[in-house]
Amino acid sequence: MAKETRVVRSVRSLRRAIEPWAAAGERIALVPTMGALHTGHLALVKLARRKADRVVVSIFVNPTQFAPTEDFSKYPRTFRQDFRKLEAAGVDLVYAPTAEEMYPDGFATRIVPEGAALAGLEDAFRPHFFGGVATVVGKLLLQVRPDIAVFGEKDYQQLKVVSRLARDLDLPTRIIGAPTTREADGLALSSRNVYLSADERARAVALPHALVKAAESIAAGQPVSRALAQGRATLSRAGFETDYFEARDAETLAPLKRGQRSRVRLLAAARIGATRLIDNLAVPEG
Ligand SMILES: Nc1ncnc2c1ncn2[C@@H]1O[C@H](COP(=O)(O)OP(=O)(O)OP(=O)(O)O)[C@@H](O)[C@H]1O
Ligand SMILES: CC(C)(CO)[C@@H](O)C(=O)[O-]
Ligand code: BAL
Repeated sequence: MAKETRVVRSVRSLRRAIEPWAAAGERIALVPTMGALHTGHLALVKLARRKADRVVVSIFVNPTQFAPTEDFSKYPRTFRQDFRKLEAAGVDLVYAPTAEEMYPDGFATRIVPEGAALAGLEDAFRPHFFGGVATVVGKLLLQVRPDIAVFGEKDYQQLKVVSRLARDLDLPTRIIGAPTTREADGLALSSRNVYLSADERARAVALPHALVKAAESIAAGQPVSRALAQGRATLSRAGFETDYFEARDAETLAPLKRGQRSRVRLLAAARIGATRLIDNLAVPEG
């Protein structure tokens, strides 16, 4: 018989559901999400299932990582469909806390990440973002106390910030990165892709194309600055406003050292119409 997928909405019922698993020595995986689930999220779930006995998926559109000008209120909320997908994927528990459960009256403590969080990139354009992410992910990891937690490489800087957070706060959870799932034409799956009009969706493919082209040029020995300038020009021709299109050290996210050709990661964020997309790619090494 297929096992049941349960939904809990409070820390108390979460703990009650998880305790027997932990007591039986079962390995628990957490996949944090904001819902509006797509195949990219389900790939994270699949990876979690391979590595653990029990999989918990959290769904929480976290208000503290959105600036007042951003899309918190219009962010897609599709709980019914999400639940069905997670049930079909064999998830044990869906943790969908309310905002009051996560941030009760009097809530007054935040985790303030440094390191990768201060590397510019997303932080330069969304200065509120990593503080909100670190605080909510810290809470989720302490609430679920999973053995592993899976995050997507699509949000590469976020993956670095979360890995550092778990190490710095001595959390017993191993953070695992999962490769980016893409559409057939290369566009990274993202919940925000639903905002794109048909015309914008057709032009959005310029983002992965510009990254692939720049990565190939750098691997072939072209100066990094020229490859990046060509990438930005490609985006501009497709009608994107580029926030950043940069090459960084893949581990630390520090700017590249002079002549650095190994451990290079390209990271980009660009706006097409009202939609902001991010993506990144490793530069292949010879
Ligand atoms: N295409 C993808 N491939 C791999 N992981 C992904 C992909 N899209 C999202 N994820 C990961 O899923 C987790 C939850 O992300 P989230 O719910 O914000 O979805 P999203 O599609 O990134 O949404 P958004 O459009 O808000 O950025 C994060 O760890 C994120 O990196
Ligand atoms: C990690 C996360 C679930 C925290 O709200 C969110 O930033 C996301 O979905 O990537
Ligand atoms: N996928 C990261 C969450 C956000 O952009 O708000």
